Amino acid sequence: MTLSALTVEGISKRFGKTYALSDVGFDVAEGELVVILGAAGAGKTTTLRTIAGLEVPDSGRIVVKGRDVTNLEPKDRNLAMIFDNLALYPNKSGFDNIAHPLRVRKQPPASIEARVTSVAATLRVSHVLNRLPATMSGGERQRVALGRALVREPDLFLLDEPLSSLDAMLRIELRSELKRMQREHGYAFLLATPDYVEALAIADRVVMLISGAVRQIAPPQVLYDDPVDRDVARFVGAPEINLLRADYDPAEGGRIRLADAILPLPPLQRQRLGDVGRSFQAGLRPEHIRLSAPDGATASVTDVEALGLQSVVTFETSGAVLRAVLPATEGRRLRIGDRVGLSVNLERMVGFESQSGRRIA
Ligand SMILES: Nc1ncnc2c1ncn2[C@@H]1O[C@H](COP(=O)(O)OP(=O)(O)OP(=O)(O)O)[C@@H](O)[C@H]1O
Repeated sequence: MTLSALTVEGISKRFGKTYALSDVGFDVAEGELVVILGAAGAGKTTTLRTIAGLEVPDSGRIVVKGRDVTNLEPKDRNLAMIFDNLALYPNKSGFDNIAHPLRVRKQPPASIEARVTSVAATLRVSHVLNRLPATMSGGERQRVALGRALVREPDLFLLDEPLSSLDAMLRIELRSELKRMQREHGYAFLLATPDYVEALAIADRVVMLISGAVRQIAPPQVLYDDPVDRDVARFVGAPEINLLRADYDPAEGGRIRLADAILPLPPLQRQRLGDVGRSFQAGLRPEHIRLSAPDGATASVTDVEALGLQSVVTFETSGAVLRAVLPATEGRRLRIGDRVGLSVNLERMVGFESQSGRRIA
Protein backbone atom coordinates (compact mmCIF):
# COMPACT_ATOMS: atom_id res chain seq x y z
CA MET A 1 0.00 0.00 0.00
CA THR A 2 1.36 3.44 -0.83
CA LEU A 3 1.30 5.94 1.99
CA SER A 4 -0.67 9.12 1.42
CA ALA A 5 1.39 12.29 1.64
CA LEU A 6 -1.74 13.98 2.99
CA THR A 7 -5.19 12.94 4.13
CA VAL A 8 -7.74 15.62 4.94
CA GLU A 9 -10.72 14.18 6.80
CA GLY A 10 -13.99 16.08 7.18
CA ILE A 11 -12.55 19.54 7.82
CA SER A 12 -15.11 22.21 8.72
CA LYS A 13 -14.34 25.82 9.48
CA ARG A 14 -16.60 28.72 10.31
CA PHE A 15 -15.69 32.39 10.55
CA GLY A 16 -18.55 34.01 12.47
CA LYS A 17 -21.58 33.38 10.28
CA THR A 18 -19.56 32.31 7.23
CA TYR A 19 -19.17 28.60 6.68
CA ALA A 20 -15.82 28.70 4.92
CA LEU A 21 -15.40 24.91 4.79
CA SER A 22 -18.00 22.17 5.22
CA ASP A 23 -16.79 18.62 5.69
CA VAL A 24 -13.90 18.90 3.22
CA GLY A 25 -12.08 15.63 2.62
CA PHE A 26 -9.54 14.41 0.05
CA ASP A 27 -6.06 12.98 -0.11
CA VAL A 28 -2.79 13.53 -1.93
CA ALA A 29 -0.69 10.48 -2.76
CA GLU A 30 3.11 10.46 -2.58
CA GLY A 31 4.48 12.11 -5.70
CA GLU A 32 1.08 13.41 -6.74
CA LEU A 33 0.15 16.92 -7.81
CA VAL A 34 -3.36 17.76 -6.68
CA VAL A 35 -5.02 21.05 -7.56
CA ILE A 36 -7.73 22.65 -5.43
CA LEU A 37 -9.86 24.43 -7.99
CA GLY A 38 -12.52 26.96 -7.12
CA ALA A 39 -13.84 30.46 -7.63
CA ALA A 40 -12.89 33.38 -5.39
CA GLY A 41 -14.18 32.70 -1.88
CA ALA A 42 -14.66 28.96 -2.46
CA GLY A 43 -12.38 28.15 0.46
CA LYS A 44 -9.08 27.31 -1.25
CA THR A 45 -6.88 29.47 0.97
CA THR A 46 -8.69 28.40 4.13
CA THR A 47 -8.13 24.75 3.19
CA LEU A 48 -4.40 25.31 2.68
CA ARG A 49 -4.05 27.41 5.84
CA THR A 50 -5.84 24.77 7.86
CA ILE A 51 -3.53 22.06 6.55
CA ALA A 52 -0.53 24.25 7.32
CA GLY A 53 -1.78 24.84 10.86
CA LEU A 54 -2.41 28.56 10.42
CA GLU A 55 -6.14 28.04 11.04
CA VAL A 56 -7.64 25.65 13.56
CA PRO A 57 -10.51 23.60 12.08
CA ASP A 58 -13.78 23.36 14.03
CA SER A 59 -13.78 19.65 13.27
CA GLY A 60 -11.90 17.15 11.16
CA ARG A 61 -8.43 15.68 11.00
CA ILE A 62 -5.25 16.29 9.03
CA VAL A 63 -2.83 13.43 8.53
CA VAL A 64 0.57 13.95 6.92
CA LYS A 65 2.48 10.83 5.96
CA GLY A 66 0.50 8.77 8.43
CA ARG A 67 1.06 11.24 11.28
CA ASP A 68 -1.94 13.08 12.75
CA VAL A 69 -0.82 16.72 12.74
CA THR A 70 -4.19 18.32 13.53
CA ASN A 71 -3.00 19.60 16.89
CA LEU A 72 0.61 20.35 15.99
CA GLU A 73 2.14 23.78 15.57
CA PRO A 74 2.78 24.83 11.95
CA LYS A 75 6.53 24.47 12.41
CA ASP A 76 6.17 20.88 13.53
CA ARG A 77 4.20 19.73 10.49
CA ASN A 78 7.10 19.58 8.02
CA LEU A 79 5.08 21.27 5.30
CA ALA A 80 6.14 24.11 3.05
CA MET A 81 3.53 26.71 2.22
CA ILE A 82 4.14 29.11 -0.63
CA PHE A 83 1.75 32.04 -0.99
CA ASP A 84 1.15 34.15 -4.05
CA ASN A 85 2.84 37.19 -2.52
CA LEU A 86 6.25 35.58 -2.57
CA ALA A 87 7.89 37.76 0.05
CA LEU A 88 11.65 37.48 -0.20
CA TYR A 89 13.90 39.19 2.31
CA PRO A 90 14.80 42.33 0.35
CA ASN A 91 18.17 42.81 2.03
CA LYS A 92 19.33 39.23 1.61
CA SER A 93 20.96 37.79 -1.50
CA GLY A 94 19.36 34.98 -3.49
CA PHE A 95 21.65 32.55 -1.70
CA ASP A 96 20.78 33.83 1.77
CA ASN A 97 17.07 33.82 0.98
CA ILE A 98 17.18 30.17 -0.03
CA ALA A 99 19.52 29.25 2.84
CA HIS A 100 17.38 30.91 5.49
CA PRO A 101 15.25 27.91 6.56
CA LEU A 102 18.38 25.77 6.92
CA ARG A 103 20.17 28.40 8.99
CA VAL A 104 17.14 28.66 11.27
CA ARG A 105 17.48 24.92 11.76
CA LYS A 106 21.19 25.37 12.52
CA GLN A 107 22.46 23.09 9.79
CA PRO A 108 26.24 22.98 9.22
CA PRO A 109 27.47 25.58 6.68
CA ALA A 110 28.97 23.00 4.31
CA SER A 111 25.69 21.12 3.95
CA ILE A 112 23.78 24.41 3.56
CA GLU A 113 26.14 25.42 0.75
CA ALA A 114 25.67 22.09 -1.03
CA ARG A 115 21.91 22.05 -0.65
CA VAL A 116 21.36 25.66 -1.80
CA THR A 117 23.62 25.15 -4.82
CA SER A 118 21.72 22.06 -5.84
CA VAL A 119 18.26 23.61 -5.39
CA ALA A 120 19.34 26.72 -7.31
CA ALA A 121 20.54 24.54 -10.18
CA THR A 122 17.22 22.65 -10.23
CA LEU A 123 15.32 25.92 -10.40
CA ARG A 124 17.78 27.54 -12.83
CA VAL A 125 18.56 30.49 -10.57
CA SER A 126 22.27 29.83 -9.96
CA HIS A 127 23.07 33.12 -11.69
CA VAL A 128 21.13 35.24 -9.17
CA LEU A 129 22.48 33.72 -5.95
CA ASN A 130 24.72 36.73 -5.30
CA ARG A 131 22.08 39.31 -6.17
CA LEU A 132 19.42 41.09 -4.15
CA PRO A 133 15.73 40.47 -4.99
CA ALA A 134 15.30 44.00 -6.37
CA THR A 135 17.70 43.14 -9.22
CA MET A 136 15.88 39.90 -10.16
CA SER A 137 13.09 39.47 -12.68
CA GLY A 138 9.63 38.48 -11.42
CA GLY A 139 10.20 34.90 -12.52
CA GLU A 140 13.58 34.71 -10.83
CA ARG A 141 12.10 36.02 -7.60
CA GLN A 142 9.32 33.46 -7.79
CA ARG A 143 11.81 30.67 -8.26
CA VAL A 144 14.01 31.85 -5.41
CA ALA A 145 10.90 31.84 -3.23
CA LEU A 146 10.19 28.32 -4.42
CA GLY A 147 13.81 27.41 -3.69
CA ARG A 148 13.44 28.61 -0.13
CA ALA A 149 10.56 26.18 0.30
CA LEU A 150 12.25 23.31 -1.55
CA VAL A 151 15.50 23.50 0.35
CA ARG A 152 13.95 21.94 3.46
CA GLU A 153 12.67 18.83 1.71
CA PRO A 154 9.25 18.98 3.34
CA ASP A 155 6.75 16.12 3.22
CA LEU A 156 4.30 18.21 1.21
CA PHE A 157 4.19 21.51 -0.63
CA LEU A 158 1.19 23.78 -0.30
CA LEU A 159 1.01 26.45 -2.98
CA ASP A 160 -1.61 29.18 -2.97
CA GLU A 161 -2.03 30.57 -6.48
CA PRO A 162 1.75 30.52 -6.86
CA LEU A 163 1.69 31.60 -10.47
CA SER A 164 -1.04 34.22 -10.44
CA SER A 165 1.26 37.24 -10.29
CA LEU A 166 3.33 36.13 -13.26
CA ASP A 167 2.85 37.06 -16.90
CA ALA A 168 1.54 34.38 -19.23
CA MET A 169 4.91 33.19 -20.59
CA LEU A 170 6.52 32.89 -17.17
CA ARG A 171 3.51 31.15 -15.81
CA ILE A 172 3.74 28.45 -18.44
CA GLU A 173 7.47 28.11 -17.86
CA LEU A 174 7.20 27.82 -14.10
CA ARG A 175 4.23 25.50 -14.41
CA SER A 176 6.27 22.99 -16.38
CA GLU A 177 9.14 23.49 -13.92
CA LEU A 178 6.89 22.50 -11.03
CA LYS A 179 5.66 19.50 -12.94
CA ARG A 180 9.20 18.43 -13.77
CA MET A 181 10.36 18.71 -10.16
CA GLN A 182 7.38 16.75 -9.01
CA ARG A 183 8.12 14.00 -11.51
CA GLU A 184 11.88 13.88 -10.96
CA HIS A 185 11.92 14.18 -7.19
CA GLY A 186 8.56 12.63 -6.38
CA TYR A 187 7.41 15.66 -4.39
CA ALA A 188 3.77 15.84 -3.33
CA PHE A 189 2.10 19.13 -4.23
CA LEU A 190 -1.22 20.65 -3.28
CA LEU A 191 -1.82 23.76 -5.32
CA ALA A 192 -4.79 26.12 -5.22
CA THR A 193 -5.92 28.05 -8.27
CA PRO A 194 -9.13 29.49 -9.73
CA ASP A 195 -7.81 28.75 -13.23
CA TYR A 196 -9.07 25.59 -14.90
CA VAL A 197 -6.51 25.82 -17.68
CA GLU A 198 -3.77 25.71 -15.08
CA ALA A 199 -5.38 22.68 -13.46
CA LEU A 200 -5.63 20.96 -16.82
CA ALA A 201 -1.95 21.65 -17.50
CA ILE A 202 -0.48 20.29 -14.29
CA ALA A 203 -2.92 18.40 -12.09
CA ASP A 204 -2.94 14.66 -11.66
CA ARG A 205 -6.24 15.15 -9.89
CA VAL A 206 -8.46 18.11 -9.12
CA VAL A 207 -10.47 18.77 -5.99
CA MET A 208 -13.31 21.01 -7.12
CA LEU A 209 -14.45 23.27 -4.27
CA ILE A 210 -17.74 25.14 -4.50
CA SER A 211 -18.93 27.28 -1.58
CA GLY A 212 -16.64 25.56 0.87
CA ALA A 213 -17.60 21.99 -0.06
CA VAL A 214 -15.97 19.38 -2.28
CA ARG A 215 -18.18 18.85 -5.32
CA GLN A 216 -16.00 16.48 -7.34
CA ILE A 217 -12.56 14.88 -7.20
CA ALA A 218 -11.21 13.65 -10.52
CA PRO A 219 -8.45 14.07 -13.10
CA PRO A 220 -9.00 17.39 -14.90
CA GLN A 221 -10.13 15.83 -18.16
CA VAL A 222 -12.81 13.84 -16.31
CA LEU A 223 -14.06 17.03 -14.71
CA TYR A 224 -14.44 18.45 -18.20
CA ASP A 225 -16.01 15.43 -19.89
CA ASP A 226 -17.96 14.01 -16.96
CA PRO A 227 -18.89 16.80 -14.54
CA VAL A 228 -21.11 15.70 -11.65
CA ASP A 229 -23.36 18.70 -12.10
CA ARG A 230 -24.03 21.94 -13.92
CA ASP A 231 -21.90 24.08 -11.57
CA VAL A 232 -18.80 22.01 -12.25
CA ALA A 233 -19.57 21.89 -15.98
CA ARG A 234 -19.82 25.67 -16.13
CA PHE A 235 -16.71 26.30 -14.08
CA VAL A 236 -14.40 24.22 -16.26
CA GLY A 237 -13.84 25.12 -19.89
CA ALA A 238 -13.73 28.36 -21.83
CA PRO A 239 -15.83 29.29 -23.72
CA GLU A 240 -18.35 28.00 -21.23
CA ILE A 241 -20.38 24.86 -21.93
CA ASN A 242 -23.57 25.56 -23.91
CA LEU A 243 -26.75 24.87 -21.92
CA LEU A 244 -29.93 24.34 -23.89
CA ARG A 245 -33.41 23.27 -23.01
CA ALA A 246 -34.00 19.78 -24.36
CA ASP A 247 -37.20 17.77 -24.62
CA TYR A 248 -36.84 14.04 -24.73
CA ASP A 249 -39.30 11.73 -26.37
CA PRO A 250 -38.53 8.00 -25.94
CA ALA A 251 -40.76 7.04 -28.89
CA GLU A 252 -39.32 5.79 -32.17
CA GLY A 253 -35.96 4.84 -30.70
CA GLY A 254 -35.58 8.08 -28.75
CA ARG A 255 -35.35 11.63 -29.99
CA ILE A 256 -34.74 15.03 -28.49
CA ARG A 257 -35.85 18.47 -29.48
CA LEU A 258 -33.00 20.96 -29.10
CA ALA A 259 -33.91 24.54 -30.07
CA ASP A 260 -35.82 23.99 -33.33
CA ALA A 261 -34.21 20.69 -34.29
CA ILE A 262 -35.47 17.19 -33.62
CA LEU A 263 -32.56 14.79 -33.40
CA PRO A 264 -32.23 11.02 -32.98
CA LEU A 265 -30.37 10.08 -29.80
CA PRO A 266 -27.35 7.78 -29.68
CA PRO A 267 -28.00 4.55 -27.68
CA LEU A 268 -25.86 5.55 -24.67
CA GLN A 269 -27.83 8.75 -24.20
CA ARG A 270 -31.12 6.88 -24.53
CA GLN A 271 -29.97 4.55 -21.79
CA ARG A 272 -29.22 7.51 -19.54
CA LEU A 273 -32.57 9.18 -20.11
CA GLY A 274 -34.70 6.07 -19.66
CA ASP A 275 -38.14 5.42 -21.19
CA VAL A 276 -40.13 8.34 -19.86
CA GLY A 277 -40.40 11.60 -21.79
CA ARG A 278 -38.96 14.58 -19.96
CA SER A 279 -37.41 17.99 -20.28
CA PHE A 280 -33.85 18.56 -19.18
CA GLN A 281 -30.91 20.79 -19.81
CA ALA A 282 -28.45 19.63 -22.44
CA GLY A 283 -24.81 20.59 -21.97
CA LEU A 284 -22.79 20.79 -25.18
CA ARG A 285 -19.14 21.75 -25.24
CA PRO A 286 -18.27 24.35 -27.90
CA GLU A 287 -16.02 21.90 -29.74
CA HIS A 288 -18.91 19.47 -30.16
CA ILE A 289 -20.79 21.83 -32.44
CA ARG A 290 -19.91 21.82 -36.14
CA LEU A 291 -21.04 23.48 -39.31
CA SER A 292 -23.05 21.24 -41.59
CA ALA A 293 -25.15 21.40 -44.74
CA PRO A 294 -27.99 23.90 -44.14
CA ASP A 295 -30.76 21.33 -44.60
CA GLY A 296 -31.31 20.45 -40.92
CA ALA A 297 -30.99 22.83 -37.94
CA THR A 298 -30.04 26.33 -38.98
CA ALA A 299 -28.69 29.22 -36.99
CA SER A 300 -27.46 32.72 -37.71
CA VAL A 301 -23.99 33.95 -36.95
CA THR A 302 -23.95 36.77 -34.38
CA ASP A 303 -20.24 36.99 -33.59
CA VAL A 304 -16.90 35.65 -34.83
CA GLU A 305 -13.82 35.90 -32.66
CA ALA A 306 -10.54 34.79 -34.28
CA LEU A 307 -8.13 33.14 -31.83
CA GLY A 308 -5.14 31.99 -33.85
CA LEU A 309 -5.82 28.46 -35.03
CA GLN A 310 -9.40 28.53 -33.84
CA SER A 311 -12.40 30.81 -33.98
CA VAL A 312 -15.09 31.16 -31.36
CA VAL A 313 -18.34 31.64 -33.25
CA THR A 314 -21.61 32.63 -31.61
CA PHE A 315 -24.87 31.51 -33.20
CA GLU A 316 -28.48 32.23 -32.49
CA THR A 317 -31.24 29.78 -33.20
CA SER A 318 -34.87 29.89 -32.03
CA GLY A 319 -33.95 32.13 -29.15
CA ALA A 320 -31.03 29.94 -28.02
CA VAL A 321 -27.46 31.19 -28.11
CA LEU A 322 -24.76 28.67 -28.95
CA ARG A 323 -21.03 29.08 -28.90
CA ALA A 324 -18.83 26.86 -31.06
CA VAL A 325 -15.08 26.50 -31.40
CA LEU A 326 -14.31 25.99 -35.08
CA PRO A 327 -11.07 25.68 -37.04
CA ALA A 328 -9.96 29.20 -38.04
CA THR A 329 -10.24 28.28 -41.72
CA GLU A 330 -14.00 27.79 -41.22
CA GLY A 331 -14.41 30.75 -38.90
CA ARG A 332 -12.78 33.14 -41.34
CA ARG A 333 -15.39 32.40 -43.99
CA LEU A 334 -18.31 33.33 -41.74
CA ARG A 335 -19.89 36.79 -41.65
CA ILE A 336 -22.27 38.18 -39.05
CA GLY A 337 -25.82 37.52 -40.22
CA ASP A 338 -24.91 34.40 -42.25
CA ARG A 339 -27.36 31.52 -41.90
CA VAL A 340 -25.65 28.18 -41.58
CA GLY A 341 -26.47 24.58 -40.77
CA LEU A 342 -25.23 23.15 -37.47
CA SER A 343 -24.67 19.64 -36.27
CA VAL A 344 -23.99 18.61 -32.70
CA ASN A 345 -22.14 15.60 -31.39
CA LEU A 346 -24.83 14.12 -29.19
CA GLU A 347 -22.54 11.30 -28.08
CA ARG A 348 -20.73 13.90 -25.98
CA MET A 349 -23.80 15.71 -24.68
CA VAL A 350 -24.16 15.81 -20.88
CA GLY A 351 -27.68 16.08 -19.48
CA PHE A 352 -28.61 17.94 -16.31
CA GLU A 353 -31.83 18.02 -14.29
CA SER A 354 -33.30 21.43 -15.10
CA GLN A 355 -34.01 22.33 -11.47
CA SER A 356 -31.22 20.87 -9.36
CA GLY A 357 -28.54 20.91 -12.05
CA ARG A 358 -27.56 17.35 -11.12
CA ARG A 359 -26.13 15.20 -13.85
CA ILE A 360 -28.49 12.66 -15.43
CA ALA A 361 -26.40 9.52 -15.43
N1 LIG B 1 -10.21 35.31 8.68
C1 LIG B 1 -11.42 35.30 8.15
N2 LIG B 1 -12.46 35.91 8.75
C2 LIG B 1 -13.68 35.88 8.21
N3 LIG B 1 -14.00 35.27 7.05
C3 LIG B 1 -13.01 34.66 6.38
C4 LIG B 1 -11.67 34.65 6.88
N4 LIG B 1 -10.91 33.96 6.01
C5 LIG B 1 -11.73 33.57 5.01
N5 LIG B 1 -13.00 33.97 5.23
C6 LIG B 1 -14.17 33.70 4.38
O1 LIG B 1 -14.18 32.32 4.10
C7 LIG B 1 -14.54 32.07 2.75
C8 LIG B 1 -13.42 31.31 2.04
O2 LIG B 1 -12.30 32.16 1.87
P1 LIG B 1 -10.94 31.70 1.19
O3 LIG B 1 -9.97 32.81 1.33
O4 LIG B 1 -10.55 30.39 1.72
O5 LIG B 1 -11.39 31.55 -0.33
P2 LIG B 1 -10.47 31.32 -1.62
O6 LIG B 1 -11.09 30.22 -2.36
O7 LIG B 1 -9.05 31.16 -1.22
O8 LIG B 1 -10.68 32.68 -2.39
P3 LIG B 1 -9.62 33.54 -3.28
O9 LIG B 1 -9.46 32.81 -4.58
O10 LIG B 1 -10.35 34.84 -3.43
O11 LIG B 1 -8.37 33.64 -2.48
C9 LIG B 1 -14.84 33.44 2.16
O12 LIG B 1 -16.22 33.65 2.26
C10 LIG B 1 -14.07 34.37 3.04
O13 LIG B 1 -14.66 35.65 3.05
